[in-house]
Amino acid sequence: MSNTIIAPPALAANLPAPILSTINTPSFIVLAITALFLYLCATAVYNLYFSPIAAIPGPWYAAISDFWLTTHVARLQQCMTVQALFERYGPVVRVGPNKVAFCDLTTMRSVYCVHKFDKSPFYKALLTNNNDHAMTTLPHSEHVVRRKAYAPHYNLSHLMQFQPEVSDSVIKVVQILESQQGKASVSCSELFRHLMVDIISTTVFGSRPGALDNLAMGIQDILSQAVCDFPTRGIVRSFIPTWAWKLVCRIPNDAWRRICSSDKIMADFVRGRLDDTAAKLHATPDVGEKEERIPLIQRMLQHRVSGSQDGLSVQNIISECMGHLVAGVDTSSTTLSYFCWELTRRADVLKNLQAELDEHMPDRRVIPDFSVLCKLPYLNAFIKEGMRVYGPAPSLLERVVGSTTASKVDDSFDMMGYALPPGTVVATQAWSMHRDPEVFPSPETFLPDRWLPVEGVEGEEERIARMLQHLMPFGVGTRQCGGQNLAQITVRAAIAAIVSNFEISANRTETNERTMQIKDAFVIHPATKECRLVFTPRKC
Ligand code: HEM
Repeated sequence: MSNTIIAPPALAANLPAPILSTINTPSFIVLAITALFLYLCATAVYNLYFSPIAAIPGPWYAAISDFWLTTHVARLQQCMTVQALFERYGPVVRVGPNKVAFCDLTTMRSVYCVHKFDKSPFYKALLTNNNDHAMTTLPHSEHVVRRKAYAPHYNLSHLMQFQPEVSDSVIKVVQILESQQGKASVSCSELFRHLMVDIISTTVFGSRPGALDNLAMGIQDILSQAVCDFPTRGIVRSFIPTWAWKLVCRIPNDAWRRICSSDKIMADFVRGRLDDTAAKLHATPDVGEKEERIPLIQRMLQHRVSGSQDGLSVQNIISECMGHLVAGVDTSSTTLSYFCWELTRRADVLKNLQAELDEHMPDRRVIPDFSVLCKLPYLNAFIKEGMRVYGPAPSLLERVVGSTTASKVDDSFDMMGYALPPGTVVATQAWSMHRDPEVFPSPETFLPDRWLPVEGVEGEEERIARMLQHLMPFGVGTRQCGGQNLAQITVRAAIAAIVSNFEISANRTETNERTMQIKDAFVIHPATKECRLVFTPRKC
């Protein structure tokens, strides 16, 4: 078979005879590979020596391509890898051709609070129902509109109205644990996920879907499963082109099909709640005006964009509510799992918590009001330390340097003496801010007492204030966690109830330092994605 390229007649007529005869398939491939190689070399040389951010310290292999960092993302080790770079190169590190990570308080405030740079396209992997919600809306100006619609729902005074239901759900958890009588281990990941689905649904939709009841009866809870599957779907979806996605979803495997349909299962569930709420509002149009507590979905249906009579679209309401389920369930349940795990290793901390709660929670079945819980010094110290070490979203929070908010001299943003041009991706990560040894001595040690002022020692207030400035488990600035008040209420109530009622231990063959090793996929999880612990009822 001849290797000669057959050129179209018109083109062939114009090509000189020697060229036609010399271009054959093998030499064309060599030519293409050479061109590609030269292009890659030229790009690498440009990134290393001529890029506007070439002066920023960092490993050369991170500067020439995103490939190196991506391998660590795939290994679920990005946080630790970036931390290692800070330890080696200092507080500003180039982690990609166009990406700079920093670990510095002043810069953190400048990026997230003062300049309020837009989010990077990374967040698009978290779209729900193929649509934006507050977390995935990249431009700051568009985000403001979305945030206005949901933020009042999470005001502490409004959330306090939901305390009875939060307590009810937490007591259900206590009953489920009690039914085991400390004889068998319990999957914390599963238990707390169901707890969070019930609690978030109560405040978002106005009713509990019964996730914990299903779990207690051994019935698979479809909504909890869908919330659990959603992140896996998001990761896979972001690697597969849109045209191929429908085909990939047809792969005949039950678990796989369940993962693919997690987005639709959640969207259908929310759609059902939306229709119910709309019908209720239609039947009694003035409902809500006199009510003290309004479910988020109703608030969003009644919301009017400022300066107009326009409401939010059905699609936006569905995506927003789904976004809150996705943002709140995994984060809070992972937090509770790691908190309980830590208590299996620290009998001293468990004893301190129990002593404090025994005093303020005389009836172990009645959870004190949040206003009481948030005044318990040791419980609060424990939760702060837990959020420092096990904050469930400790990853790079990426922003893009904008051209309008840059310094007056030129268009670049001054980051600790380095000029970053518009378009540069900048980020810090809670993982590193929480492990600065100058702010948190012995950062790897779990030490609730570091949050308690030592009486008679000078400078204690400043020391604790400095730690608080560095503590950012919920992010920072205008894009920080919208549901953090709900998370704070829930985590306090759950820890208070569990610690008052149970001793916690681990069967080391199934749960140990290796299985609980932290993996980060934006939200962290244990290496085995499982945290089985034993809860033995306390003696009176
Ligand atoms: C321990 C529990 C939680 C932690 C540590 C946490 C942490 C975070 C973080 C780090 C962000 C992203 C900030 C950024 O991208 O810059 C975020 C965003 C968000 N979280 Fe949470 N979260 C928790 C629980 C919740 C809960 C319970 C809800 C609601 C039910 C919630 C709703 C949201 C929303 C709506 C956003 C997007 C905020 C916006 O851009 O307007 N989160 N959260």
